[in-house]
Amino acid sequence: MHYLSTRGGIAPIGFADAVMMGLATDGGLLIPAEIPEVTPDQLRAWAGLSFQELALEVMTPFIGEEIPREDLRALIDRSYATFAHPQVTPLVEVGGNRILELFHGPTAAFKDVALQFLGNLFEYLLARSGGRLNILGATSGDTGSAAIYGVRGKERIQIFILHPKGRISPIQERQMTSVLDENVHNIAVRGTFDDAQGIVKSLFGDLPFKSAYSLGAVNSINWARILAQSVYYFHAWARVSGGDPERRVSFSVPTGNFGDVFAGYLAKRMGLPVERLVIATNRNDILTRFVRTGDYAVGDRVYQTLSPAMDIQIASNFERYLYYLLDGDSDRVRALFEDMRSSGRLEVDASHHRRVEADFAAAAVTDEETLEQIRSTYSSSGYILCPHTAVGVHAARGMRDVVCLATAHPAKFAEAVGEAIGLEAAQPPSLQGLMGKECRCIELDATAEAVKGHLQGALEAAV
Ligand SMILES: Cc1ncc(COP(=O)(O)O)c(C=O)c1O
Ligand SMILES: N[C@@H](CCOP(=O)(O)O)C(=O)O
Repeated sequence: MHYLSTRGGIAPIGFADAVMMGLATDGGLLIPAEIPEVTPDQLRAWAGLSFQELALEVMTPFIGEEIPREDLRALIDRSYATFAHPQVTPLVEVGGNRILELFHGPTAAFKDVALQFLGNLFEYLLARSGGRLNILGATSGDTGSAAIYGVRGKERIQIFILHPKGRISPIQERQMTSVLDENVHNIAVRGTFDDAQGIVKSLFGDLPFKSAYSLGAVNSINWARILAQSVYYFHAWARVSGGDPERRVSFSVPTGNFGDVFAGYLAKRMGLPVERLVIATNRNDILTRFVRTGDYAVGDRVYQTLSPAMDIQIASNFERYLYYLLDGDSDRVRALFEDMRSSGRLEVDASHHRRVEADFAAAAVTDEETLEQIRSTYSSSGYILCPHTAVGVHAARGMRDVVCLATAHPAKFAEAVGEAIGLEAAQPPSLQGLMGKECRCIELDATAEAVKGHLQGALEAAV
């Protein structure tokens, strides 16, 4: 399989190079040259597979011969051995809703599903090439800890994670800053997640710097993230349908950076019988407005909400969707992102907008509705939703045959849960005792220059 850029500016590269490149060197996002198709017979056969076996089948066509099958199997097995549930991503029934629990990994959020795998994949590829990697990532709370956990202590890798100071939950912050391994560097930037992500993209766009310092990506700009996340859509569909290819299932996806719902879109394009993908946003509703109007317009500010990991305006993976929506017309994608850069908005025409409406439903959920959803689910079933999951469950009200993605453990968001139901969710062992631990984190202005200077200093000191 070869990989191309959404903006058409790179020669085709293989899977390993795509994983290492992260963001395409022309500023676009990497996508596979073609999307492999799954047949109804495969869907039937895959329905009996474990999560790990399914991951092997779903990922193989995207990787081809670049990683021998037995090596890939070992990578997958090692990555999911740290999950606390034998099914990895179990599907549970809660008061008439189907909840796909994606938070049984070591940092209690869905990011673990891809990032434990990506950490091991980086290690494997670097051991083979003899290279080194300096990861630069941005987080609104969950990617950071999952990525840090995935690479902590690994030889050949340093990781620098930017988080928006004061805009993530106290537990999320501690999950990152209490990791004291020498290869882990936490940076609180004085700004929003969008600022942090903008800095990451701008430093990846500084090609001499990227190449001199071997920068790599853990955010969902990295294709391996999308690929690994698409596996749980297949897994959940199989649990609901029993492998019947005629049975269509919808998914409600709490959405911020558009990576998770894009992984569902990929699964659908591969042939998974998906009825609707629901984009569930909080007050930061740029994606909901896009689905409703065809106009992708950045608002005047990023609102702080009770679902802070989704406090995002500029959704990275939106560019991948746009590429497919425009049938692979990379000139048009590039032109639209030029519009975006100059005016803060881009628009698709009426016929493309109709296709968007066919691909997605969307709803923006307020903090009041989020609290009400946590409350009502708890009072009807005793089950505690995290605020992000509550956004997804609320957005899916009244829908049939829908799976709601539970993206984080409720104990990560004690404040919102406490406000809703007056008690805290019991912490899984991975979150216990964090608040008393020693921490390490530096603070910087939210500028590319400040972060670049810090990285240069830290990496030169490490040589
Ligand atoms: C708990 C949680 N839910 C939902 C999201 C949104 O997912 P995505 O950014 O892939 O749209 C995030 C952050 O990404 C998150 O951390
Ligand atoms: N909510 C995310 C934001 C980054 O998203 P990613 O999927 O692109 O890594 C987070 O928790 O950091």
